[in-house]
Amino acid sequence: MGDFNSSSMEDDDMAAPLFERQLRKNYVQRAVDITILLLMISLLSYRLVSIRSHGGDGWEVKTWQVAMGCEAWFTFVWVLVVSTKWNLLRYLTFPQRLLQRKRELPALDMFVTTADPELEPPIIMVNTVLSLMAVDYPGTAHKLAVYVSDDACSPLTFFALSEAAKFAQLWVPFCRKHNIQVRAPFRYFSPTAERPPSASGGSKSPEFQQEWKHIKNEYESLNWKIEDARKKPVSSILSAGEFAAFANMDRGNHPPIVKIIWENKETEPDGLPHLIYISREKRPKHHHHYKAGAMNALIRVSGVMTNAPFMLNVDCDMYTHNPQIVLHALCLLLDPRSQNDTGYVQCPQQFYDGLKDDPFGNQLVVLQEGIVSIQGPFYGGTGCFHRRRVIYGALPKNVDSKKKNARSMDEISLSEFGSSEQFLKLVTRALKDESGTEKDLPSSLEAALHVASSGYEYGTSWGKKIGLTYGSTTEDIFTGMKIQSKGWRSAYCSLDPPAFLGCAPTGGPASLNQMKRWSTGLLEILVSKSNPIRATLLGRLQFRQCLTYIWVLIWNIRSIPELIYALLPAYCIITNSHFLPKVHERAIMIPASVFAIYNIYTLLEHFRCSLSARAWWNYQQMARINSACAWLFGVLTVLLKVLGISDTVFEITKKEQSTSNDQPDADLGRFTFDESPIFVPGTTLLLVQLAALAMLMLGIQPAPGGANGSGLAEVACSLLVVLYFWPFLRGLLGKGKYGIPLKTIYKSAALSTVFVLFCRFPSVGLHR
Ligand SMILES: O=c1ccn([C@@H]2O[C@H](COP(=O)(O)OP(=O)(O)O[C@H]3O[C@H](CO)[C@@H](O)[C@H](O)[C@H]3O)[C@@H](O)[C@H]2O)c(=O)[nH]1
Ligand SMILES: [Mn+2]
Repeated sequence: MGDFNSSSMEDDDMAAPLFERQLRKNYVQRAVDITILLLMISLLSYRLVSIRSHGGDGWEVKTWQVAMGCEAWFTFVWVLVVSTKWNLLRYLTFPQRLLQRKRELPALDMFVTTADPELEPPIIMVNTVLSLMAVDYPGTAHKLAVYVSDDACSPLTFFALSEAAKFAQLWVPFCRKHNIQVRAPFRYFSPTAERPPSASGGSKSPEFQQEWKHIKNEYESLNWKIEDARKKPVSSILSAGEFAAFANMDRGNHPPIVKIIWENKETEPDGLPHLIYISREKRPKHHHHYKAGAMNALIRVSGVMTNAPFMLNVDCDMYTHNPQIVLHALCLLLDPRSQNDTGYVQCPQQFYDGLKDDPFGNQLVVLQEGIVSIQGPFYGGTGCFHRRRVIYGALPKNVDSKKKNARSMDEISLSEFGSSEQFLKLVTRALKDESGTEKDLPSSLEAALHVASSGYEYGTSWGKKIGLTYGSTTEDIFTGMKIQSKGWRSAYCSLDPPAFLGCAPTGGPASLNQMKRWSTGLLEILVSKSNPIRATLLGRLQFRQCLTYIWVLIWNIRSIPELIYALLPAYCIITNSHFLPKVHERAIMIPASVFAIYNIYTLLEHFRCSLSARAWWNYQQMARINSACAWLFGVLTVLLKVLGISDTVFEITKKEQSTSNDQPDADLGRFTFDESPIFVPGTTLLLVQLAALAMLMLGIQPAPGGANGSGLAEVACSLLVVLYFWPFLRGLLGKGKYGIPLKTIYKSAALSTVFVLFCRFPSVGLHR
């Protein structure tokens, strides 16, 4: 099998570079960021200086202090933001230059993870697989392999893949011949696409049209077969031989299954990539570590079967939208400058059929812009190319090995990889950056089953020093941080058309649950032994990269000051006190201008990413809703874990082929609710504001303590909170899934009554 190693490096050094880094000019942004920071510091100073004069009596001092505490936290977070966004970097890649070099392209193993055929319909996964099998890899497609990990051990998934492999025999040559751009058939044949779309070059020859129709029919029949198989008993969809492997299988308790669905036996350069199905062993007594565990099984199985030096991993819904992606990513990995520098290449997470103006604020366009520069982007779990030896724990060469502690953290012995001799041999090769195996696929099956067994990791360093790291539901960020703490950088590959497109959750429950899982996982990293602070002190994580990690890892802690800050205006109205300067005082200009500048600036940021003002507003709303609901629950979940009461779980997000057509258009982006307690904090917050505003209008506020009653500023803030939680206000009146369930409303009403009583009757609370 072909080898790729870095021997002819000298020729390369002379050649034109495969990529360029471009710093983007962002002086205006920096100036605005610093201005906001200075204003926030002045606000804190003002609070400190005026604490006595504004204090009135004891309790008012407390309000002032509480506000100051929250603002101090926001200022701290802002420092992290400024540092993160200080430099903005762009990468340009030149795949043509890569192809002009007369060297062979390296092998690549591509991983797809799926875990539930109900939440992740097999047809979506199949499309991802087909798009991967059809990527452009001129003359070298036999060095590609696609591995699918199925954590559900579902015969339906296996059946769907077997059928897809047959369809691929038509689909892949068709895409290559006509240079089709969209290589996931469900997108290519979608009702909104051009019909029949022209081949590139615009040819709509009768011959092409005929072929197009034929392939479309075949795809429809594939679709139908998979749909039909859903309704049938397992024994009728699989042949007797195949069925045996899946008969009476319990998804949480079964032996490993590895099946070669398609093998490119002739090693035809323009043949189809290998396609391999894996369902790793699961036993109740062994924790399976969710996606991280699945990935580690994939890494080992591919390690014995094909042992490619590079690996790509995608979620089952993330199809490749740009057939040139592998070439672009390899530019970033193969350039002589990156061999000992770039550990992985991450593509942005982008989504198909995004709803207009991003009503759930989860397309994350603006967020991803900023995190690229210092030591490189985070590993985002999908759309990421890894170097195998880096995942095996290798250090960049020439790394500063003076750090004593770092050295002990770095050392890995071969025995830590487990007990499979065949695998260990190949690990040694991979660590030397050599690739390939001596055996063909079928003869490596036995070893593959061995490394896919649930007990394999017992007593090894998998999940700790090797492979994806366990212990966080955001295993991706955790693993990327570990790689960077060895001194590796990462690179960002943002293409047009986008490299990968996936499915963003829609609706309130799915969006909030995803946010909750992310924020839980992030905080889990912070409280773990391998947190970024340690990685900076003992390892090689750069200081500013550490700040960037801390910024995201403490996301959900902000829910607490934010919640308190959002309660303050209501509290002040109810008690007729104040937490902001009076409107006639000059000092009001400080918070007012922070607010104005921040909002204008984020609005312009959205415009720069070609997003609408509406999208900006939706994002602001969702940021507040996420914070009050999802992040707050994230903090609680981690708290329960730290106290040893319950462990965190990875709840899978439901994937849809496209935004469903069964609801009327007007309701497409409308916020939805379910019975989950996650909606209680948001509803309570809203009810509290409404109660406060009602008391104001009815004129039943108490007399102010001193001359410092609540004023316009408090009322404006309270109204603002109501605007941010507008989707909840609609939810109070809405019906069905658009309405907040009565149970949630009762709970929230009870909580807000307690809050109002606490404010009004000081003896109940700490008041005076
Ligand atoms: O036990 C499990 C659970 C999940 N998955 C797979 O993990 C992927 C991501 O799950 P999803 O429900 O789509 O989560 P998202 O929040 O959309 O995923 C983002 O965030 C995750 C971390 O929280 C990362 O793992 C993902 O790569 C990243 O795309 C999917 O392919 C699943 O099939 C498994 O293989 N086994
Ligand atoms: Mn997903």
